[in-house]
Amino acid sequence: MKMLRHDSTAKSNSVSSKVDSRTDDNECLEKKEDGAAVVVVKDEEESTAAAPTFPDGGLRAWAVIAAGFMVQFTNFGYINSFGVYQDFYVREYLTNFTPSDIGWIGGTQICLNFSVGALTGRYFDRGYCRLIMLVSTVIYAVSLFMLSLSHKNAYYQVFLTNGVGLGIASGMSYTLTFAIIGHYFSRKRSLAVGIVASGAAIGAIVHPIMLNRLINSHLGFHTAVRISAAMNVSLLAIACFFMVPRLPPRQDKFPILQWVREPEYLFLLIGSVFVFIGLFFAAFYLQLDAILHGVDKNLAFYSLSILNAASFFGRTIPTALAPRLGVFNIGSFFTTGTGVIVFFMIFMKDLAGTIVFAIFFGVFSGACVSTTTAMLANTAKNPNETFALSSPNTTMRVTPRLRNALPASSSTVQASAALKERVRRPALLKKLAKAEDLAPLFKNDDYIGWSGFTGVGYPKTIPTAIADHVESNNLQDDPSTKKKFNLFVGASVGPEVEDRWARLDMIARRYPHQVGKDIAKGINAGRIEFADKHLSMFPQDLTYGYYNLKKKHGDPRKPLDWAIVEATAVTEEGHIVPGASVGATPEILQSAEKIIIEVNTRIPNLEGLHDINQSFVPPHRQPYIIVHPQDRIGSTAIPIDPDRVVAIVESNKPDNTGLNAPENDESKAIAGHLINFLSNEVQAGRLPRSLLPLQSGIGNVANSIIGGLADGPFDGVQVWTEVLQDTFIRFFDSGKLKFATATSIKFSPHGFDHFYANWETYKDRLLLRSQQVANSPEIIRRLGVIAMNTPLEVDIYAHANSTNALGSRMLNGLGGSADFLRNAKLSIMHTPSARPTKTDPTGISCIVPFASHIDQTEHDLDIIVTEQGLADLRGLSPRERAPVIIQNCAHPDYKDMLMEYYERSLHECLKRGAGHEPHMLRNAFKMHINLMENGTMKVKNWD
Ligand SMILES: CC(=O)SCCNC(=O)CCNC(=O)[C@H](O)C(C)(C)COP(=O)(O)OP(=O)(O)OC[C@H]1O[C@@H](n2cnc3c(N)ncnc32)[C@H](O)[C@@H]1OP(=O)(O)O
Repeated sequence: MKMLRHDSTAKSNSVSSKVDSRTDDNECLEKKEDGAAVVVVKDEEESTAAAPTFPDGGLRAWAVIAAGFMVQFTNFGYINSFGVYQDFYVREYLTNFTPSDIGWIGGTQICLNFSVGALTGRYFDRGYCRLIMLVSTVIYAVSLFMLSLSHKNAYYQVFLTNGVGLGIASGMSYTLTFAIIGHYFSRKRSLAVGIVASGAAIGAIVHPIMLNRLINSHLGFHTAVRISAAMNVSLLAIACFFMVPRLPPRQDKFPILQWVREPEYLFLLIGSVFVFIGLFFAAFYLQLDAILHGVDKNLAFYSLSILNAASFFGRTIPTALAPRLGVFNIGSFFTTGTGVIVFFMIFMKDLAGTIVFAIFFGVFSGACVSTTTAMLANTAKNPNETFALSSPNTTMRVTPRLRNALPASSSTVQASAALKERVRRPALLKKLAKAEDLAPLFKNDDYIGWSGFTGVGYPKTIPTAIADHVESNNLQDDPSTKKKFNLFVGASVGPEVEDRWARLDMIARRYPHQVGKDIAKGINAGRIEFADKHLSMFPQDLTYGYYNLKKKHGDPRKPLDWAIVEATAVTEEGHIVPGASVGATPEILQSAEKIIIEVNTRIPNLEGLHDINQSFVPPHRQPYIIVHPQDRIGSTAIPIDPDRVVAIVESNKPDNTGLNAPENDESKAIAGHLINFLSNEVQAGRLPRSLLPLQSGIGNVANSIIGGLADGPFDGVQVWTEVLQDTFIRFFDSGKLKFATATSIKFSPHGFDHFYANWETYKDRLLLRSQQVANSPEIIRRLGVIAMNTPLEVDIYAHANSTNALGSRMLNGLGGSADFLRNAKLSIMHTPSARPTKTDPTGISCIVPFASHIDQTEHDLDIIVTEQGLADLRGLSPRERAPVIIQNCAHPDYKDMLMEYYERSLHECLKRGAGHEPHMLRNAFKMHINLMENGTMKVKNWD
């Protein structure tokens, strides 16, 4: 495949052709100490071995999860039971010491549990998993057995064993249990993490009951500790056996300085430290406090288990609500709430008070644990810094920022040689990720913008991965996991993504144009909120914030949460070179909080093909100074803020354009009438010999007209349109098309092959612009465009319906038809005179008494043309128009019927002195009703 690349200078079209090869995939990207990306050629075997695929199940993978569960049960679960020890030490074992002295034991233990992981996580990455597990188990065993040998009031013995020893041992293995999941699971990662994390929750319920029962039985403290040590060490030994990493070791950097330079992350981190300092106070002192207040010991022993069980709900429910209510709102509420509730411990004086406090504190503190980590994750600029710990069924539904310890999948994603060539800003290559790892990041109700226009230049890999994620995890079956997104695209995209999202009921709202059976079905069935908007206005309305008025989450200044855009290259500045469409991509990028770029290395680098200008909102809007179709006013790439790019994904999927609707006799006849009309206009001196810039809509009639012009009498023709279809190639090849500009090239696959193969002959005669410019009323009017589009039906006074069959079934949407028809010098609508139904080959008349929905008004249209003939409406009054339209354009099966309608309407209305645009309202939709009831518009009479 040829690589097409223009100079980035405007108007310069120097092309460097280069064979785009994927054979050097055995090169991989490594990061230098200074952060620059360098290419290292690895041998094929090594490169294949490094390519990560995830088993996502199987005996070995689930054994790892079982091992992780056991580790969490014995370490964090056990630490959460320290309140039992605190109570026993204060009242019986360390009686020479204050409760505060004893509190240091638990405090040290928990501090080490969380902090040691920062170190062991790095060594895990370097391949020392089993060694760390082994050492951790030995330290755990020594510490707990030594505790069982400690003496009463020997504070240092208890501190070293229960505080330091157990803390280090737990901390060493805590992080590994999560990190190792990334070696085995991708799609089911959230489930796996949830299972592992639930080990801690269950441990926190089981251990307090067990310890209390044993310590306070005839066995006493030392034997109780030995029994719990025997159980825990056995579980850890089994876990050691199964905790085997799968992926090769990595030597990642630990960019802590970079993180502390991010103020939002830094402040949140500092805040989180304070949260965690206060969080375990109640858990440590609850049991002791209850007993000191006279609560029956046998009941008080359950207080900690109640707290931990309540914490389970606190960890799951608030984080499940976070996508709707906002993680920061929820986080602030529960953090503040925990702080307030802890003061109520002062009033805890009996059993009822203890239980109520345990439940409230459990729920609120559990929510604190999960939302704090989720909030940290939300500050991640790069999803590689996050790791989903989400499961609807288990203890945690968070995405903590475990930056160092977790195998960030991107670092194992290798950039192909083609990608390295396309992405010329090396820093962005560090954000290389896999689509399936990004998929879980998209939350219900997210506002998402895609690049693309008429099935070209849209993102393919990530939308597919999101659909795969939703489908394979059965997310749509359960209202609590269901994902529906608000989707904004310049126009339509390929059915394999848009129709699939619609089939999976993943689209809540869609603007402003679509094409596809399933999405239309969703709209017409009431599942999808769709609003049709002039394509020139959609991007500006997006930047005005009109579409996010109901959005309650995320950055209020950004209408979209995400922009997912396809690029064929990224420049040194990080600017995006689109594919074969521009559409609303500049405004979508401008409007999004987070950007993901799909760099398509299969499609040639189309740098130089585009003329991109940024959008300014009033009162800063500027005129588009374009007086010829070939005028350039912008740059060759879309500027973006590289800091908002959260990931880059390599894609090699083609645009799914399918075949263009073929020309047929009917469309050729329409084209013939139009060419005659245009020739007459030239002869009459109302048009130059080269005509004026042409706009041509979608569908076979439009395609056919352009094909007809290729064989027609006009030379040096220019085109100012939205979409170029296949027959434009013929028009170019005929030598009669001088220059064409559009917002999208929608050739068939065969058409694209021909186009790219002959790029040299086309490149100086073509330009792609944003839809805001391509459809700009200002430019269309200035250039005197000749606009030609297809309606569903036109009425006898020249109101046209482009969108809603029988007044209510949405087809594709208005598209840009009205942008052009309202402002063109010549506004032409072309349609077959009749369409078939199941029972009648001419069952639908496209000329009707009254259009059942109106998109283009009588004030816009100049010419109506069908295969029957052409109606020139310029300068005609409504009463003059009706007979011309009926006689020249209606199908013979309907001519008399329509004339009778018109004449009877005229008669009736003139009689009442209301005859400007005559109608019999009782009969205005009789043909439509007959179609619904009898499958044909042929009515028997007008009585
Ligand atoms: C991206 C852009 O905007 S490019 C700029 C131009 N854009 C536009 O003009 C957008 C609006 N126009 C369009 O979408 C198309 O031109 C259309 C849909 C109006 C016509 O396209 P065609 O390919 O000629 O339509 P087609 O013959 O396939 O008919 C579409 C459906 O509508 C039905 N239909 C067509 N006319 C009528 C009618 N008058 N009454 C009832 N149903 C009708 C057809 O039976 C068919 O039904 P089906 O989907 O169940 O088979």
